[in-house]
Amino acid sequence: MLFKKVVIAGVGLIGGSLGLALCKRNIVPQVVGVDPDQDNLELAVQLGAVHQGATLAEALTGADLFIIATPIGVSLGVLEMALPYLQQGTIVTDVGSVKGRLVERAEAMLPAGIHFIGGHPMAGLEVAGVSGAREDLFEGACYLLTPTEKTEPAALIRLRGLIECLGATPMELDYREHDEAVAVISHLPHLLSAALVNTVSYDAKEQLLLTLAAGGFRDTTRIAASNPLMWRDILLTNRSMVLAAINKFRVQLDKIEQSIEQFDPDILVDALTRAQNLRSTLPENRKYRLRDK
Ligand SMILES: NC(=O)C1=CN([C@@H]2O[C@H](COP(=O)(O)OP(=O)(O)OC[C@H]3O[C@@H](n4cnc5c(N)ncnc54)[C@H](O)[C@@H]3O)[C@@H](O)[C@H]2O)C=CC1
Ligand SMILES: O=C(O)C(=O)Cc1ccc(O)cc1
Repeated sequence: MLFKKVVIAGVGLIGGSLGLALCKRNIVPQVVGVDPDQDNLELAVQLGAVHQGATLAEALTGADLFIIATPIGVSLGVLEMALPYLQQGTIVTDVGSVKGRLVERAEAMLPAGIHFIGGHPMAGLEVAGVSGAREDLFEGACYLLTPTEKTEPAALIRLRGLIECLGATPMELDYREHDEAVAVISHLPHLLSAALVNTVSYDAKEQLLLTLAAGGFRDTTRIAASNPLMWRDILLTNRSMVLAAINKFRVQLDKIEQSIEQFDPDILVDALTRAQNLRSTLPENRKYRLRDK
């Protein structure tokens, strides 16, 4: 048995999906949820996403793994509140979409013998709350971990083991590299998707345009249906990396714009062909994509 008692703070979509997998597959004998939203916590118990709900202080007694699955705006505060109740040997991880600030602060804050390892499952849905949680959400997904030179190797091995039990593939990345990479591959698509929908929403012919919308608009804007508050936190927390990603995107948009303006078919076809080639190599190994339910 990898862990005896797991505490999940924030039993929403991601915390609830982790809990469902841990409980329903008997990976961990005791899973306790902590969440200020009492209705959500009760539903989590009913759905079998946690064995019971408790306060942070009650829950952390005897816990050997603490997973912070709250909105990233509160994760540091939750860790601070948990600090007095964490026991020697406990592993602490999170699921937040941005790592830098939390990893640095957690490592500075935690005493020797309590191990923080940043985590980030690269799987999700556009719904919030435990009602949308799925036991198999992480199957086939890449699950990023951001250990540092301070990370205890044995703690990392145990956490990797748990992630493998979820059916996900653990992958290690430096936390700065993580924030730079997800700015391009996850955060940029979200803001572009929102900007594309807003291009239509600010058009006087909005209704006509929506009536005409076919697969292209639907495919490229699916993620605009996600939780705006979650994405506010992500985009503002990863601000410098997101701004750098927007600049990289602007270069590509400018190139395409110029080729159209200058009526240059070669440059235009070159840009479209390059994209077609890379897109066709994208591995189809993700079980869930947003809205595939
Ligand atoms: N939604 C997605 O597709 C993905 C989200 N993430 C990350 O997972 C984290 C959680 O996101 P979701 O599960 O989607 O959000 P969610 O809104 O479904 O769940 C968050 C839960 O945290 C609870 N919460 C709020 N403040 C709390 C506190 N102080 N203590 C304990 N619980 C608290 C809320 O009541 C809620 O139940 C975020 O940090 C996000 O960046 C990571 C991968 C994918
Ligand atoms: O945006 C994406 O790429 C998703 O498919 C869902 C998702 C949302 C937030 C994350 O931090 C990770 C994955």
